[in-house]
Amino acid sequence: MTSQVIEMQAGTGQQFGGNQSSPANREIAVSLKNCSLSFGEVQVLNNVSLDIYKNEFLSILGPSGCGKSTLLRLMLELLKPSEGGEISYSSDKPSIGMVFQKPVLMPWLSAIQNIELPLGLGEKKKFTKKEAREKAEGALQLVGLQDFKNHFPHQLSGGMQQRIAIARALAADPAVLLMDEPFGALDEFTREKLNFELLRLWESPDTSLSTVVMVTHSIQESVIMSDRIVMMSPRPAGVEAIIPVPLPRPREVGMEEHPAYYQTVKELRKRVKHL
Ligand SMILES: Nc1ncnc2c1ncn2[C@@H]1O[C@H](COP(=O)(O)OP(=O)(O)OP(=O)(O)O)[C@@H](O)[C@H]1O
Repeated sequence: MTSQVIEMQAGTGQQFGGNQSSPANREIAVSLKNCSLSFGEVQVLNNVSLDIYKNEFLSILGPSGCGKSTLLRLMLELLKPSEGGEISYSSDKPSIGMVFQKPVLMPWLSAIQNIELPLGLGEKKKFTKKEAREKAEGALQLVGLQDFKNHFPHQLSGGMQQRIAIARALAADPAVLLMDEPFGALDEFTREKLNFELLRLWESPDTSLSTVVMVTHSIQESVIMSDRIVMMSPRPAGVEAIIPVPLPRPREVGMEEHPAYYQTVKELRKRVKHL
């Protein structure tokens, strides 16, 4: 299936979402051009081209198994596109953080040790022990878990564990945060709370975070959080459509009442039906 990219924003006069001042002066953070990828005989991605901007919150929606996680792994350079495909980054190559659906914490390490762990890894250690501790403490504070720093994962709720995973990613000061269904395993109440917490962190001047790319299965979550939503087609996946979310920021509880929310959800539902 050849996917046709529909940038609804172009020519519609719709208000551009959230953090951008105007579409014309957006700076690219990550750019994928003609990226295809196969695992053996199975083609997963088909000619994906996508520009992701600085100061943007972008969500990726698509059918199960279409290749959304694979797309994130390409951006993280864990995978390479097949010949002809290209991934480029802003000139000041952004540091990229990653949060997975499951928090993947080391059970024998405390909350703060889990956050410090990746900061001390790698051949070129970026941080001294003291710096790593300071960074980890700062990140714990950002997610409001400073009082739980010596707790072990089994002593924390699912939502708290995921906040530790987010703190772990933020501790390395990423400019771009890739999130693979980060709230998918949480109950509705915790999920909504963490949605708004993440938006607060993204908007906060206390983090270096500029761009968030979030894979989600929830249409509602994608609309309440994003500036744009990328709808992927079934495998081999291409970009089916890019839908802007003309909701004002800051996003708040109760914005589901906004006509733009309702319209965008309706548009996405219609598109999902036709995939
Ligand atoms: N390392 C791998 N080796 C072989 N096949 C793989 C590998 N990783 C992913 N796949 C296959 O690629 C396809 C896309 O997987 P991917 O996890 O990217 O999809 P997804 O859209 O994120 O799925 P879901 O929404 O269910 O999480 C699937 O058919 C999967 O089986």
